[in-house]
Amino acid sequence: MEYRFEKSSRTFLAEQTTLSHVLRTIDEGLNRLLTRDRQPVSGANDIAVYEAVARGEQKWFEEWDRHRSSPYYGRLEYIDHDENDVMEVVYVSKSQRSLSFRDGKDRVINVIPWNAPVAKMYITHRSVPNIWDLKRVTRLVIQAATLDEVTDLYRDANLPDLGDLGEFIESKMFEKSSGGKLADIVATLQEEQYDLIVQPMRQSLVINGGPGSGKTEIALHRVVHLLHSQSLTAKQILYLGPSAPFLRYVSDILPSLDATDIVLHDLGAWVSAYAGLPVRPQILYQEESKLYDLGFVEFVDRWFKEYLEEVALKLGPLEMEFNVDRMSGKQTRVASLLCEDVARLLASAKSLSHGVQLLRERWTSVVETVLVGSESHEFQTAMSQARQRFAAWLATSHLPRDINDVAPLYSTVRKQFGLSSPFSLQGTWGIGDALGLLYLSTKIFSPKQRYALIVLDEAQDLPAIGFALVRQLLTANGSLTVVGDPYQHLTDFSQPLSWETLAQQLQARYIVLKDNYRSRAKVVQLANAAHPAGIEQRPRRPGGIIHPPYSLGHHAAEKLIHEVERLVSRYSGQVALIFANKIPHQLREELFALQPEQLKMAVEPADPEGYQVIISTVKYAKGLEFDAAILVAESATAFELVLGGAYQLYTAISRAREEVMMFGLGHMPRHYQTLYESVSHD
Ligand SMILES: Nc1ncnc2c1ncn2[C@@H]1O[C@H](COP(=O)(O)OP(=O)(O)OP(=O)(O)O)[C@@H](O)[C@H]1O
Repeated sequence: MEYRFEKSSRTFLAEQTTLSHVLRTIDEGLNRLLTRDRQPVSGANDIAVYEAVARGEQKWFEEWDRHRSSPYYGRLEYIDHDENDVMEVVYVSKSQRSLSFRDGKDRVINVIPWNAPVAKMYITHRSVPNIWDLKRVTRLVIQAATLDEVTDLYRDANLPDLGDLGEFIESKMFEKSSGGKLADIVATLQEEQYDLIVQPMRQSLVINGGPGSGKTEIALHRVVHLLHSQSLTAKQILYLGPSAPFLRYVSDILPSLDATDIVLHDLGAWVSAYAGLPVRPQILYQEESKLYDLGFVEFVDRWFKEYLEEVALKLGPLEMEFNVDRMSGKQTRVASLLCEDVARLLASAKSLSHGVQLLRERWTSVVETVLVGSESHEFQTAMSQARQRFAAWLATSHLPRDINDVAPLYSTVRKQFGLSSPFSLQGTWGIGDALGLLYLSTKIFSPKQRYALIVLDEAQDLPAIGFALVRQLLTANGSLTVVGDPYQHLTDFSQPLSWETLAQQLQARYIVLKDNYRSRAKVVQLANAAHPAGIEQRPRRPGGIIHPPYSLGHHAAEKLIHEVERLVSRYSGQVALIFANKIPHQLREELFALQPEQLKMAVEPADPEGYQVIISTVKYAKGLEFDAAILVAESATAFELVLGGAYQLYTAISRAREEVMMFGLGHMPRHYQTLYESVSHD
């Protein structure tokens, strides 16, 4: 139980005063950075201001100004054994910068970032033995720079009763006012989530979690934490998500937590831009599923090793004679790179182009040794001849110069692996093949850019070759955070990648998350029943509504619009109509013909925000959430136990926070019916 103070209580009034002190501190900080005539500083027009700007104060207070409407959300009271057992008070903020202010009694009080070690007590409600003895945890809701709520979440049993006005209330931690965009959750982070977010940079993570377990939230908060704690720049971070609408959906979180410059990439568009090729995200040929296996990566690695041996063989040894003038007279000396040297250097390199660089360096040093004692002008001429000779030798092997030259090599690898389907259709490559091509390219030419932190969100649809590529793109001490749910993969091959094996390959810690913070208990039960491997999630929100399935006949559009209107008026967030693979054209036309004027409805919009109703396929809805989901099986096989239908059904049900319905167009959805019956008999 939580204890909420009344607005007339002493505690509430005291916190109001504190807030005014904090706001004044921010305002004074900003004002100090204005010139005497209250203009923003420009150059050295005011020496005191100029110095403050130089110390970084301007940026500091400007960032605080962005948090002015809600400068903190929590308060901790604890005894600090590290500081002579004094009673400390700190306020916890979403800002990444701390702030000191003086309260009414002239005590210095700090506002600290949410990811500072002390702030963890706000989540755990536990003391840290021998260091911090926790006494009290308070939630403060501040909106538009006005205090709205003060609630004690924890009080040490030995604290005297405050005797202040207020009431005990039920905790409603995971409730939301409305849908539309994913928001930061720092104020309600759970310990398990927090611990993953603040893992040290060197610790790569593979997080396997069911729908609604907070994977995207963890991934984004980890970006913020590492960006600031490791002083990374936005350019050192690569975040890949499943689609452009998904990225829009999550895009508010980073700026709200002071990570403003980070660009989130949608995997398909990123691969397409990187490879310089149009790319299709879906699998067209059954065979392409082989690209998803770790076996393909191993095959490419073996193939590449043999390719390097072939290159070495083709190059052969390099020899050159030099006539060197010595005091003792002219001498003929031979510089040589032996076959074994060539093979060894190429095999030890990070890429073929790195190998060539090693060969060049070795050749230069061999020639320099041979030329020791020669006169300067003779040395220069000989070195230039040696360089030309090296270039001519290299040219005999016709090494690839750019990605276009890699494509025929990739085609050979693919054929040798046993794939005969075309890798491109009218110039558009399958994503598995585009990733394969890029992987091979990074083995031939080292990547142009490497990243210190790579985050893969909704990574279940990334082929194994994609993971291999991403590893190539990491800097030497780089870190990887992979999040996803192997059972939400939407490709129709039968077995998802083993994420445990994947974690071993990536030398990452493997974590399984079991809680669901999105959907109410009934919806979670239905999703558990639909889980293709029978894995059970723990619901964290009680209640929920699920309906039996219906078969829709002639008036399908009318019935659907009727349900949409009912759900829109019931919930404040969004409602989705989710089809398995295809939205039938005629039904779509009919839905829009019947669309009530005030209802904002769209089919797979680029930005889902701003619509009350989203009509989409499962693929589009991946990663998004809605208050209610109306599933529509467009054909007798849609959402059934064929061609990945079980995965689609599980993913679609899990989009709903509150309520789920299911309709079959002209048929009864059998699989859903079985699941519904199994859950409603429980
Ligand atoms: N600690 C938390 N406090 C409040 N809300 C939370 C918390 N953790 C997660 N949520 C909410 O639960 C929902 C699901 O979170 P998120 O989208 O990160 O899950 P996910 O594991 O990525 O789901 P999916 O696999 O379906 O994409 C979101 O609304 C998120 O804000």
